[in-house]
Amino acid sequence: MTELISVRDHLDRVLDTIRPLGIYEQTLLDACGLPTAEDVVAPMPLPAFDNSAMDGYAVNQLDVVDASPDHPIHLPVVGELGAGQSRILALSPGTAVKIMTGAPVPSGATAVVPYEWTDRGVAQVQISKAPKPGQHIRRAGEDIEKGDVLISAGSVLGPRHVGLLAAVGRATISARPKPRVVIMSTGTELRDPGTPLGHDSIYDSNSYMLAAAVRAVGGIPYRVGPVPDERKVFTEALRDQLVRADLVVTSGGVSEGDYDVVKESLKSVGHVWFGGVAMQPGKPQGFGLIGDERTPIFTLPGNPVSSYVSFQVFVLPAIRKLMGCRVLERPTHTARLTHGLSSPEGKTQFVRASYDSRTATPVGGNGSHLIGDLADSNALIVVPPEQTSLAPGSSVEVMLLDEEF
Ligand SMILES: Nc1nc2c(c(=O)[nH]1)N[C@H]1C(S)=C(S)[C@@H](COP(=O)(O)OP(=O)(O)OC[C@H]3O[C@@H](n4cnc5c(N)ncnc54)[C@H](O)[C@@H]3O)O[C@H]1N2
Ligand code: MOO
Repeated sequence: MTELISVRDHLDRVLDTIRPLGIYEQTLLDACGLPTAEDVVAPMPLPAFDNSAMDGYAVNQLDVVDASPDHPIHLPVVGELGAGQSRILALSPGTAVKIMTGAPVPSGATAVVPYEWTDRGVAQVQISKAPKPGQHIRRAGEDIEKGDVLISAGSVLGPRHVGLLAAVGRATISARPKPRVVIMSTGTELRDPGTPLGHDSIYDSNSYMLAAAVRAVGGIPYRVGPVPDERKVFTEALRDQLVRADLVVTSGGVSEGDYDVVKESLKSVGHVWFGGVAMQPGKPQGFGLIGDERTPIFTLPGNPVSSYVSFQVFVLPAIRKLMGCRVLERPTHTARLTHGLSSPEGKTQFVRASYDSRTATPVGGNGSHLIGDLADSNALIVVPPEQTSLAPGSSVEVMLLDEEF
């Protein structure tokens, strides 16, 4: 029997081989969800200028310091400023200027009196409450100062970062593109959902599941319909797909079966390692580089749970490396096991589980075909190779499958 390679060694080999994609300028919306490839420095302060936080009157605060309901103060209104208007640059003492939220505060104005504290007068305003010095003025640079580092290279851009970048006038940002991942299921028994099923065929669930998983981690999936176990058809389909692939993921055809064409076919296309990884599920694996562009390819086992677990353990870190993420592997968290479990010696076992409030409950059996149980799980308990049994209440490490990181 050939020796199994450890999960760590296989993953290290994968990550040593994968190179991040090239960097280019992208529009903010295209870059959302991607790590930035630059430190973003504020080119301007925010707010850019002192402006009003309220609709009301800009005043010199000293002119109205004694205002009260019993002793209101009256000031002439000498003008009006809406947002986007700066035609009044200075306020003379003893006067007021009507000002709207966001409008630039004229020099000499040291507070804004909201409409609610006034009679809303047009030519003259009656003020019955005194603002504190500076009240309702949003100061230039109080949020962001010019030169502040807004986002450091490697941080993943989310909607709030996109908002900040737009606020300081950035239209584009340098980032690596979303990796394009071609997903190919192999198996003569496979049919596309929505088409009739023979008594000996099954629906292709892997390509949909893997494509959805690619999308969930920020890649662009290109799902190829099921490819039969015929060497020529598989090789041609793969060649056709290579033009649009930063990464290829196949499922099926990598174990010992008489019709396992993936292994056989890839020998002529590039350099792909095939072998066993000491894990369950997901033992039969393949990884290498194919075609003129030396495109990385994963050949995942066909059993649906094996395929999915292999994606989480190997493909996801590879996609994140292509994207230029800082953290590549899905983090694990410590949880308390609600039920005991046993595990094969010498293999890392990934046990489907339901995780809630730091407790993990194994879900269903070990069979790699049990996709119903997989769908009921939101975590994988990672049992190391040397651990063969775990008692209820044990502390375990779990990957949370829907966690963003
Ligand atoms: N003699 C041996 N047989 C098997 C071994 C072994 O070591 N020696 N390993 C087993 C393990 S472990 C796994 S995992 C599977 C992997 O097999 P393949 O990658 O060659 O996959 P297939 O044989 O093509 O399919 C396995 C199973 O999964 C179903 N399948 C395949 N593709 C899909 C899909 N896209 N959607 C849904 N289901 C799919 C397929 O119908 C089979 O039932 O090999 C074991 N055998
Ligand atoms: O390794 Mo297979 O992936 O157990 O079912």
